[in-house]
Amino acid sequence: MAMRVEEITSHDMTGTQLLVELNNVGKVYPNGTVAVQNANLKAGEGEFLSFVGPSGCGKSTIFNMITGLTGPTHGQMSVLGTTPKQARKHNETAFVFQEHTLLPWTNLIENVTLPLSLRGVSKKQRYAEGERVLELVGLKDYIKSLPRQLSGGMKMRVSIARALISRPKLLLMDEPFGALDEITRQTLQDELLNIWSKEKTMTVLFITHNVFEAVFLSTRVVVMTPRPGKISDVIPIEAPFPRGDAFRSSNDFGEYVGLVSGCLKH
Ligand SMILES: Nc1ncnc2c1ncn2[C@@H]1O[C@H](COP(=O)(O)OP(=O)(O)OP(=O)(O)O)[C@@H](O)[C@H]1O
Repeated sequence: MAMRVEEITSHDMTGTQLLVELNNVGKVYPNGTVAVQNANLKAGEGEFLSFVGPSGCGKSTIFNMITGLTGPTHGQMSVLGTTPKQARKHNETAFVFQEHTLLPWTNLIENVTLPLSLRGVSKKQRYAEGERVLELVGLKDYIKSLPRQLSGGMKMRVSIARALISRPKLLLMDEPFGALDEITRQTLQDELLNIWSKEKTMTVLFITHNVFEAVFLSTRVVVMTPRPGKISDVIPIEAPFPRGDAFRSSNDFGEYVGLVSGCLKH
């Protein structure tokens, strides 16, 4: 397999719906910190993009701009054909953090359907959707359980289920598996790819410090430089899906990990 690093601005999106576009995007915080500089990126429908880079290089800042939580100070951004804020208002983007942020006093079905309760959706419809997403993450038998009765990996699955409840077109995940042990982490990687393949058109943007994880999950890996963060390389991972342990132990996998690690160092 020929491995390559892509020209960042030239990714061919012909025939795919463009979901996220960053044109020379920059972010300078009010205290003068230049967090992101001249970031250019296009993400299409159904892609899985992982972002890797040293701590403080602006990965979370890029995600916060894509979700409209903070605005860019330079350049233009478009998310689902509109502004990031509008896309969030239409419930087309969803976010999963490393911390599970579940309500401790209420059960799983209430936790995952919270976004629908806030929108006034009927209980019957909420529960039908809640069961759908809990089944997707393999927790249908735990509907009435409380978060404290679950392991760390299970809590993360609940967070993913809650993010999926609104059927988002764009799912952003900021180091979701960083606090998990290696075996649980690999299981959740497998499950996430399963969910992503079922949802078909959902695009996932994923931050990780783990190069192995980035290569395993992604259609492309986005490499960032130390602060001020720039997108230095984009590496297509051209291994077929579904992926599993055979890919993890393949020569191609090792070569991709080497390629991404090399880009991180230069
Ligand atoms: N609200 C803020 N005000 C000022 N500076 C900020 C703010 N948020 C982040 N920064 C700074 O911007 C830079 C980029 O931060 P960001 O959290 O985006 O990086 P990151 O790549 O996600 O880091 P990590 O991998 O450690 O999570 C850092 O130097 C950080 O200290």
